[in-house]
This record gives sequence, structure tokens and C-alpha cells, in this order.
Amino acid sequence: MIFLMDLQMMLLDVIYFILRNSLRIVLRPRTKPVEGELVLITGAGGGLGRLFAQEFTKHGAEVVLWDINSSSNEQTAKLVREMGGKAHTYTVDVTNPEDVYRNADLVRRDLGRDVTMLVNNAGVVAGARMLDCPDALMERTMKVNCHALFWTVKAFLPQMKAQNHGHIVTIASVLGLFSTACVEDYCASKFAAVGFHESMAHELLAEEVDGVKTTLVCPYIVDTGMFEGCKIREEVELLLPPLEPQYCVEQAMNAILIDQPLVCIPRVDALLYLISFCRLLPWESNVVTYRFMGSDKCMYPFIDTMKNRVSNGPSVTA
Ligand SMILES: NC(=O)C1=CN([C@@H]2O[C@H](COP(=O)(O)OP(=O)(O)OC[C@H]3O[C@@H](n4cnc5c(N)ncnc54)[C@H](OP(=O)(O)O)[C@@H]3O)[C@@H](O)[C@H]2O)C=CC1
Ligand SMILES: CC1=C(/C=C/C(C)=C/C=C/C(C)=C/C=O)C(C)(C)CCC1
Repeated sequence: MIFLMDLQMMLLDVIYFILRNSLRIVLRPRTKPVEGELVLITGAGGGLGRLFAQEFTKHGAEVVLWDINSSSNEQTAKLVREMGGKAHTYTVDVTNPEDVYRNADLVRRDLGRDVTMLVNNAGVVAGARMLDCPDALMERTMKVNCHALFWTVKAFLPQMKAQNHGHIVTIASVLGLFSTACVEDYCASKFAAVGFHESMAHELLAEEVDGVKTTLVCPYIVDTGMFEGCKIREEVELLLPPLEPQYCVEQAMNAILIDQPLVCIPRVDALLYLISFCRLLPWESNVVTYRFMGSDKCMYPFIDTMKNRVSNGPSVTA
């Protein structure tokens, strides 16, 4: 009897959340204020990380910037300070747990308060065919895109839980929800990041830690240079062009500020249903769809771009 009542309640809840989320597309919920929050962003010296720092500053938050590259990180801090914001820089290799824990303690000591929002944004891709790719480069992708999430969450989640206040954001990718050819290291790491994030979110909910929110961000190609050259069929690209970095970060911010658990960018909710539906189709059906859309070989020109970058050396990036 209790089982049937629970089942009925669960079905009603499922319907309620489907309706609520559909309505949210039209009626935007109120955003939460982040003024006064201490937001730590990893990979803050790069494309999206820098824009997140600026966007959180616009909303009145104080930012802690972590990057392996101190000069690009300082550049981000300078931009934040020019906006009138407060930025604190730390040179951290997020793949190294000791470095992460030591710097987490340093942040706490220097600023005298706990980080309340963590944006795990640092990411890399090997950019070479798996069979040509040095092992260390593939391993690095797993360490930056996945293992680093373990260390940063272990460093900052305990205080968030203790205060029942905080937010953990994971910048994953659509390539953590579906895959394509020639980015095996990247897909493996982003699928792992999605799995890690979702398991952590379930754990918080199971423990009824309702004050610590989570947002999983899954963007499509963003024009930051990370995937330069990646190209799908021209006709499909007209409908689905690479995202402007600023647009991507604004969409992610909207989701964070309304405590949305998952956002795909562009915000085509139909894409999520399509992905789930494709998983039910025979593998061969997906293969022919990929071929039609030009997404089977979309990474070939990207791999060529990366090859040229390596062979031309610094003159390309200079
Ligand atoms: N660009 C795209 O098409 C998409 C990107 N994403 C994800 O968005 C996130 C940001 O990407 P994007 O801004 O494009 O990339 P960028 O390469 O522009 O920025 C990544 C930043 O992370 C830093 N970083 C790399 N390794 C480490 C490390 N070990 N410790 C600390 N910092 C590190 C990089 O430093 P350095 O420059 O010195 O290496 C760089 O500043 C990534 O997680 C990426 O996977 C998701 C979907 C699409
Ligand atoms: C595979 C595939 C597509 C192409 C996806 C691409 C090209 C994604 C690139 C993502 C990147 C570069 C993410 C970085 O994190 C389509 C056209 C959506 C159709 C469905 C199958």
C-alpha cells in the first residue's frame, strides 16, 4: 500500500517537474544574488574562465582566479580590477592534489573566509589522433578535465556543506553526453566529468544538503580557439554555428543564477531529448546520421590545425 502511494507521489512529482521546467523556458525564474559571494574559477587565464571572472564581477562577486599560467591569470585579474572588482590570483596546477589543497588553505588564510562558489572550468584536449598521441598528453586530458574535479571538490565542498551554502559548477561539454571521432581522450574525460558531477549532485540531495547547489554546463563548440578548425556539414553549421564565448558564458551564468542543475548551450532542450532518443536507436542509425551531418569527420580539420600549430611552433600563436 505504502509502495503504491509512494509510486503515485513520485509520478506526480515527475509530471510537476516536467511542467515546471517547460514553463521555465517561457517564464524565466528569479535569479539569485551573488553579491558578496567568493567565487573560485579554475582555468581563469583562458577564454571562458576569463569571461566567467568578468561576468561574476559584473554581478558583484569577489573572484579567486586559479590558472597554471600566471601571466594570463594576472591579465584576467587586471581586467576584473579595471571593472572595479576584487580579484585574487593563484598559480595552481589543478592536476596536482597537493598543489590544490595547499592553495585552498592559502586562499582561506589570505582572505579569511571560505570559497562559496566553485567553477571548475580548466580544460585541455590532446588534439592528435589517438594512435599518434603521446601517452602523457592523453593522461593530461584525464587529469585536467576529470581528476582535477575530485581534488577541487574535496578541497571546497566540506565548508560549503558545513554552512549549507554554496554552489559547484562543472564546465563539461556536449562531448560528455555524446561522442564523435578522433577526440577519444577528450570524450572519455568529459563523460567522466559528467558522471562525477551527477553522482556528487545525487549525494548532496540524498543527504538533504539543499543549500549547496550544482550546475552542469555542457556547451557545444565555442569560438575560443580550443577546437579551432572543427567543422560539421555547411548546411547544418548554418543552423548550429560555433558559439560566441560571451554568449556561452551568459547562458551558463543564467543557469547558475537560477540554480539550474543542467544546461546545454545552445539552450536547445530538444537537443537533450534528441541525445537520449539517439541512445535508444541502433548504433548504425547514429552512424548514418553522423555521416549526413558531417559530424563523423568534424574533428579532422581540427587535428590538422593542431598539427600545424605544433610544426609551426610559437610563430603561429605569437
Ligand atoms: N572551446 C570549446 O569549444 C569548448 C570548451 N569547453 C570546456 O570549457 C572549458 C574552458 O575552455 P576554453 O576557455 O575554450 O579553453 P582555454 O584553453 O581557452 O582555457 C583553459 C584554461 O585552463 C588552463 N589550464 C590548463 N591546464 C591547467 C591546469 N593543469 N591547471 C590549471 N589551469 C589549467 C589553461 O591554461 P594554459 O592556457 O596555460 O593551458 C587555460 O587558461 C574547458 O573545460 C573546455 O573543455 C566545453 C565545450 C566547448
Ligand atoms: C556529433 C554530432 C553533432 C556534432 C557535434 C560537434 C561537432 C560537437 C563538438 C563539440 C565540441 C568541440 C565540444 C567541446 O567541448 C551534431 C551536429 C550536433 C549532430 C549530432 C551528432
